Amino acid sequence: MKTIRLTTAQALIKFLNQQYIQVDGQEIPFVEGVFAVFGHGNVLSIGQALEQDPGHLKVIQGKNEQGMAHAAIAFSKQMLRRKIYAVTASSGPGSANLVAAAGTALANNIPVLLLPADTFASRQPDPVLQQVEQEYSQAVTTNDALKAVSRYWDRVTRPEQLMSSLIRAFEVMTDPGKAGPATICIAQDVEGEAFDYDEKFFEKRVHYLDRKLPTDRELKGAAELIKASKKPVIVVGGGAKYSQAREILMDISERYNIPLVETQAGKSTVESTFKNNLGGLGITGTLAANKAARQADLIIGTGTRYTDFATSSKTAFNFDHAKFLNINVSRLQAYKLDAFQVVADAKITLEQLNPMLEEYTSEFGDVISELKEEWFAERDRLSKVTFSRENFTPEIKNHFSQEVLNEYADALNTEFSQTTALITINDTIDPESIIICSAGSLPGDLQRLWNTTVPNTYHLEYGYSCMGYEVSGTFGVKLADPAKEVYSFVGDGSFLMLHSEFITAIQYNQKINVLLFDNSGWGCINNLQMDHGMDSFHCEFRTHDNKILNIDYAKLAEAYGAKSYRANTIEELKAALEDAKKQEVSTLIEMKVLPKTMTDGYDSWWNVGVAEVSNKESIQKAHEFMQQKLQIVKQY
Ligand SMILES: Cc1ncc(C[n+]2csc(CCOP(=O)(O)OP(=O)(O)O)c2C)c(N)n1
Ligand SMILES: O=C1C[C@@H](O)[C@H](O)[C@@H](O)C1=O
Ligand SMILES: [Mg+2]
Repeated sequence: MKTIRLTTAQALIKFLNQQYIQVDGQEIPFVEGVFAVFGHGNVLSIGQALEQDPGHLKVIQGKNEQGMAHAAIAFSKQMLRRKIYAVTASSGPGSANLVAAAGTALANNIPVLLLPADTFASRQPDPVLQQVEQEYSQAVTTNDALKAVSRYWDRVTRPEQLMSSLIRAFEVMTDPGKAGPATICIAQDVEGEAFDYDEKFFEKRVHYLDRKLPTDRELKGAAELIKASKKPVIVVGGGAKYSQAREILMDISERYNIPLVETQAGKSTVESTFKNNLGGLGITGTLAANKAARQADLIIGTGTRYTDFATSSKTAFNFDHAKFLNINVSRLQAYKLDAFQVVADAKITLEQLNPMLEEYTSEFGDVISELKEEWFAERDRLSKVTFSRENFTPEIKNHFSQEVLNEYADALNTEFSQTTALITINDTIDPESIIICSAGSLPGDLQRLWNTTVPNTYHLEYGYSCMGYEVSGTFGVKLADPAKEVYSFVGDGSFLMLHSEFITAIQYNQKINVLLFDNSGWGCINNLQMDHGMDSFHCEFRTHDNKILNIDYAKLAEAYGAKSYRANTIEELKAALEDAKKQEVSTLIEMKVLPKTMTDGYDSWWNVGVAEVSNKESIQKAHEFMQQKLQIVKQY
């Protein structure tokens, strides 16, 4: 056996350089680079290894562990899970900062390699700086918190353990059915210890993303179900996007007159302009998609997890007569809603089903185009919302009095409505641009109103809906597709929570555009509480003496070195967008928008749990309403 003497960290970096992925005959390196926040836990080991010989790996200095991991996740998601960044963090708080990001990767099935340092295997200097000490066990460290949010988790306490640990991690990350975060925690002393590694370990490894084929039984069963249905609907989920099923989805939809409805992850697999694409499904869905889903007697779920947002908490469909056909590479997902299961790749399954449907045509007739037309008229109305100081009725009704709305208009010096701003952006920016979002009221507005004309230009993290992903994620998307303009759609709440990687983007000259919708508060949560009978309680951003907070975000962005704009009218916004496009530096456009001017629900319901007893009649009523809804939901 030929061996090579390396530290554990050097072996890790050498191995990462040799991982390749092969999809549809195309072979590419799987690991693009490493995001790093260095501390005492990793600088002298992984830092040293990268300094000595990074190979082809790019090294990017992050500003916050969660932020840089979000960027890595967004990179992988935009690359359709075919390339990753690794993320190295120092121990203790550095590891803890990774937890929210690991959850984001897990909920969205996105591969990312997390490498937090662990406490000393020798225990000689214990307790080391940042080591939490548990009375019941010395074996527990902050890194154990990552177990709950990792698809694969391991602790390396000897240099030779690294070999089996890495092989397992890459097996998990490159399996479409279970892709997610792989976390390898390496003891701080072990990272720098040397071992005589078998040279074979470092030979080029190719991970094959072969498309999983459906069985004859599955195909026959699926074809029979479709042919027996009158009004089938295809739910386009994230799995359909990763499988690149665009053409076959359009072909099947057109040939058999089957409407497409989209989840947040699936949106832009097929562009909105496709005639049978009815847009978003569920709580944040369009009236068109929700109406079609309710009429459907067969739901064909392609690569969907059926989250509560997609199913309107299991009220979106007529469960009394609708059947389900689930096409998914994950058995866990395929089993949902008592479906007929096809555990296989979406694209290949649809391609093989296509000729088996022969002369089939759904009974939707002209309904699809009628629904679409009706929705376009609604979208058009939302593009022209004009505020007035008297008798103004916002989209979210009966929450704020005219007096309070006027107070916002005065304090923020704006009359801009969120829907109008958003549609203006959609109509102005280059259709090739990629938009990124994850939390707040914007995901709902985007899923309903954003028209895509180019595939894979809509990037929503709505599995975890983690505030802070918006800006960091946009940086990751820019790394994945540097030639495109990328736009972060972010609320003031999310921006305040985390925008650390805005600075990293500026630092590395990776131009991103931040579109900041400032309504001075957690608007969607304020809507949620007031919709369910509460008063406005600690969701508006007000000072100790009840004044509306007015933050100059444009000035802040300027201080970071970005070009910034203030745009509170359609004309100002168009001008800012045009100018931002010409810039080489990152930009931020601050829009002050009025609260309650985001879109409302369209024929959907969200089970959020309401207090069973309360001293407010309005909450008692909300509880009663929830109880009525629970009579008609599917129970599981
Ligand atoms: C990390 C994290 N913490 C808390 C939440 C819960 N949450 C969801 S949206 C939201 C407020 C978002 O406010 P903002 O970004 O201003 O958007 P708006 O609703 O006002 O459009 C909160 C607190 C979350 N999604 N993520
Ligand atoms: O609690 C939430 C409410 C949703 O409206 C929002 O989009 C999401 O970010 C969230 O966490
Ligand atoms: Mg807000």
